[in-house]
Amino acid sequence: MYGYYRVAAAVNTTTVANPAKNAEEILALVKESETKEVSVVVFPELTLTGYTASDLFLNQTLLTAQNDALENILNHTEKINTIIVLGIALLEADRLYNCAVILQRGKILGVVPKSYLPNKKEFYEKRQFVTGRDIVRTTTELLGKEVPFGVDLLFSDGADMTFGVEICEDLWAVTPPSNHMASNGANLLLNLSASNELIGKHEYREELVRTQSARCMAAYVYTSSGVGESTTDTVYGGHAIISEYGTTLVQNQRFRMDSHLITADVDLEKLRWLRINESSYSDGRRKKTRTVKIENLPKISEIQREITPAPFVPSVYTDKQQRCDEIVHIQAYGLIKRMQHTNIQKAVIGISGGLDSTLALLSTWRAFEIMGWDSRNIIAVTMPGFGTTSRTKKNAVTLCKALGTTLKEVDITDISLKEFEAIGHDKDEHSVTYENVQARARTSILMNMANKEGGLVIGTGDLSEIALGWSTYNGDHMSMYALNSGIPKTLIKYVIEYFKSNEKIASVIDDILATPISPELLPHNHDKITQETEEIVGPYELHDFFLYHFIKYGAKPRKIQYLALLAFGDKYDKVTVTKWLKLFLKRFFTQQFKRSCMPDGPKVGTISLSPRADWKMPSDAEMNVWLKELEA
Ligand SMILES: Nc1ncnc2c1ncn2[C@@H]1O[C@H](COP(=O)(O)OP(=O)(O)OC[C@H]2O[C@@H]([n+]3cccc(C(=O)O)c3)[C@H](O)[C@@H]2O)[C@@H](O)[C@H]1O
Ligand SMILES: Nc1ncnc2c1ncn2[C@@H]1O[C@H](COP(=O)(O)OP(=O)(O)OP(=O)(O)O)[C@@H](O)[C@H]1O
Ligand SMILES: NC(=O)CC[C@H](N)C(=O)O
Repeated sequence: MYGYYRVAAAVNTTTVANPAKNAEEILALVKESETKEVSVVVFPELTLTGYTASDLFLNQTLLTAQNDALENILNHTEKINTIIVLGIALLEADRLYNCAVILQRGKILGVVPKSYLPNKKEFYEKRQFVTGRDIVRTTTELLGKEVPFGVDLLFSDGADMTFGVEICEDLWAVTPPSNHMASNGANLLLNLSASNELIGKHEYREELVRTQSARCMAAYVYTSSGVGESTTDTVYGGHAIISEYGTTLVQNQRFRMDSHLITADVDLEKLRWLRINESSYSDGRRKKTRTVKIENLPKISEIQREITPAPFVPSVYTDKQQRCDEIVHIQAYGLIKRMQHTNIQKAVIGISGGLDSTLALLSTWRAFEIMGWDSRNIIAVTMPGFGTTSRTKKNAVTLCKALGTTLKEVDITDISLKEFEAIGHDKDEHSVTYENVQARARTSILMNMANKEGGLVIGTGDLSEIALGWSTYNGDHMSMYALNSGIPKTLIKYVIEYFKSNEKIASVIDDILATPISPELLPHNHDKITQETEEIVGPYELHDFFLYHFIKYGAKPRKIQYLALLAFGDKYDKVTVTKWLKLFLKRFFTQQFKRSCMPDGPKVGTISLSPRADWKMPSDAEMNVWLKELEA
């Protein structure tokens, strides 16, 4: 569904050297997987025999019992679409291989041998097994059938899923086989493991899985032998982990005595589109692989994954102080460099009492603080007009004073009235001309004041406004350095809040955060804001959500719509989400001309709309295919 697949890591209770009993546990977990709409379920290394069977692998009886158990599993899974990945010992050309066997609907789809056999300390696999890297045959005979065999096998459903399999130590190698599997298109990597517990080893293991999923731009399903595998000098804990592109989605509690599964819905479509954007992925060396076609994969009826409604805002587990310091430092040092380079000592900012100019001022102030520059060289200009309310003006003034900036006031009412007269515009016609005259008047004042003072005009527009084109062309759209251009509105709020640690400005910040977002370009009503941005363009939290999925993952509008409904729960219904998503798309396409000539500004997160680097889009592109897709 929308490129999501449910995958499972299974930990079965193991009885070493009793394949029939192990098969019973496996079958129970396979049935559970099928009920849970799992596409692929992965079991630990040498699942049927147990990993620690040791020299018993060199005895024919164990292998015969293993193959009987495998046959039993095939007979009981003829109607099961879930792909089952098990560990078996395979006898091929009088050598023994430690393998993964891939099964579906009672058939063997392929066999993948282990490449790197650990032969150190508590591991002595080379005593029984040989590496699969040297095989020359491309098939093997198993249960009387000729089946694909090799480390070069990938398995694909022809849609979004392509998987490759490696076995335990393979992941610990300098160059894991999953590297080339990923380079060849595998976006789901599976690992059957038998990894014993030593103090702290589970943390290293998780890190290995997580970073491999990041390096390979893939989902990684890892599972290791459970407690029942423990024998002689080693203890196993049954660690299962599912990661996706550098994030651990789920891991189990280790040392459980029962057979159990963990599942996660992985977005394999997203991973494919991320790769398209990554030149080092495109340049990755490819090796020859063979692809086994998979059919009839189970489909999930509903995605069971937490979708964050605020993808730009760090999670509650993130250290807010640290994250905000980082954001503000990126802004501040970008500005410092520009001021040093231009040998300009002053910054000029229009302060409205709204969110954006507040953050621009605070980050400029931080830059001056870092450099030990005098904050009086920040020229803060308040420019009341027809819509300015006493609340926003008072907040602007309070903030500027508390920060020790030089505060100037220029009323734009007369200038705007003169401009209306000059262009023949009726002052009572509150059209876009009425609004833009004011916005351009303010920019003109700021630019001219910067010339007079020898300063740089700091732009305040944020990433969400840039995405929507919610600014006046050559008005607030223009500046000498656009300090907030890399920060979306939902994150602007978060960063402003962190400045509350400065007691002098804590209460004014509270009121700025509580003020409705408004350009205050239309006349106020008895000192009340009449123009609320989010009533006109829609909620910024929705637009930021749309922007994130649209730009970062190249997601289709239908998928964005679905994910938004999941993320926001009951807050917005389908009609509302669709209305604002359509508006987002329309504005995003039609407003590219504003982005094409936007000023320099620091890139803060992975998403930026700078036309010089991150987002090159024609200003004249049609949007119909995107809109139609949503209507279909
Ligand atoms: N593809 C294209 N290539 C080149 N030029 C194009 C164009 N499409 C329109 N244009 C031209 O540009 C004009 C439209 O752009 P523009 O003049 O900016 O005007 P427009 O985008 O229509 O208006 C600005 C909007 O931004 C809002 N605003 C302004 C300032 C601050 C904030 C805020 O909340 O922060 C919001 C304001 O309320 C208003 O609705 C058209 O009239 C046309 O002349
Ligand atoms: N009354 C004002 N005095 C001084 N500058 C203003 C005033 N109104 C707008 N500006 C300038 O124009 C920019 C855009 O105006 P706008 O009101 O849309 O943004 P904002 O108030 O900073 O933040 P938000 O968009 O969140 O309301 C402001 O950031 C500010 O630099
Ligand atoms: N089974 C294996 O390949 C075990 C080796 C691996 N390095 C581990 O200890 O987890």
